[in-house]
Amino acid sequence: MIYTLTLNPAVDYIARVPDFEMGKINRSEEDRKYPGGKGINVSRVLHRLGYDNTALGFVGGFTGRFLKETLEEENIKTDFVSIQDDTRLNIKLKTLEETEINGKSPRITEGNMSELKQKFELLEEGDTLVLAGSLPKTVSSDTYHDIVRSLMPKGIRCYVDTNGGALHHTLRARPFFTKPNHHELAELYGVSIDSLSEAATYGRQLQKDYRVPHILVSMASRGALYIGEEKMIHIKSPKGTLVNSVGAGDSTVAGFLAKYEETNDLREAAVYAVAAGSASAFSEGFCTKAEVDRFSSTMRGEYLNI
Ligand SMILES: Nc1ncnc2c1ncn2[C@@H]1O[C@H](COP(=O)(O)OP(=O)(O)OP(=O)(O)O)[C@@H](O)[C@H]1O
Ligand SMILES: O=P(O)(O)OC[C@@]1(O)O[C@H](CO)[C@@H](O)[C@@H]1O
Repeated sequence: MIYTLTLNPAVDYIARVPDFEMGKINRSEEDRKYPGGKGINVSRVLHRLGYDNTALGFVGGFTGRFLKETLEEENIKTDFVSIQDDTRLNIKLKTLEETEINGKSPRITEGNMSELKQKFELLEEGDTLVLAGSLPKTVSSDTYHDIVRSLMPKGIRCYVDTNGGALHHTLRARPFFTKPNHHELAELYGVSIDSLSEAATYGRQLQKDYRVPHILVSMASRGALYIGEEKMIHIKSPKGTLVNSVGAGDSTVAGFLAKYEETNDLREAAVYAVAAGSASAFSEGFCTKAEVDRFSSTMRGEYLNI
């Protein structure tokens, strides 16, 4: 069984305001509301790719109700812990560029956290848990680390996608897979990464330092670099027009997981990951399975010297 964990989900409010002017009343040409947060997006994309899964995390208030009901309408299973505060609202403003305001996280109490921990008792050997997104302010930065450390020895594969201090702490618990984008990888080492060869250098360093078996460094329009214990593969993005990059990275994680579950083949999984990320980046919402299959059938992935 596959589970996703979003400790800090959101309702994403996406507003298209092409002629946006700071300090003026602007009216959106088009706006949409989606259930959001990285693990929630992974759940939605996995479902589209044909993988049944259960979304875990904290939800509260009117935004939390919207989030849960929308997932249930899409036939995605949920097992959330209810909290007192409203789930945050994240604003994604589409002008000539994309600007984001991610809302302040709600308060998570110790009681909420112990209720969540009880849910992990349901996970069994062979299950997968995707831990994705930021941590709410009121939880310890070791939270993901502690979850990963308690589950991996039970044969539960943990996939992690987070950033900053939480990423560093979580990697110390040696999850099965992680997907930093090249900015997050650069931040981890206090450097800047502008080229594929720099991404390869620091991706390999990350593997040496944390011994995480599967690392996928995503690089937006430049695709992604897979770094495993024995191989390094560059997968170029297919060509297309960027429509909405929100959730492209989450689609990448879902794509890798879906294909790896099906084939156990790392190259195929890495190719499918990039196909899913790009298909989502080229869509208003998320990718469809048909698009991901079509893109991946034309892509290969080039082995690099490790
Ligand atoms: N402009 C683009 N053109 C083609 N593919 C893209 C583009 N932007 C993103 N992608 C696809 O999405 C994947 C993930 O993108 P990115 O590296 O920006 O991750 P991310 O920063 O985690 O994404 P986000 O936070 O926007 O969800 C890339 O590996 C690529 O496949
Ligand atoms: O604030 P976080 O948890 O880092 O990121 C949250 C978020 O920006 O990530 C998703 C896209 O990846 C969005 O659905 C959501 O709004």
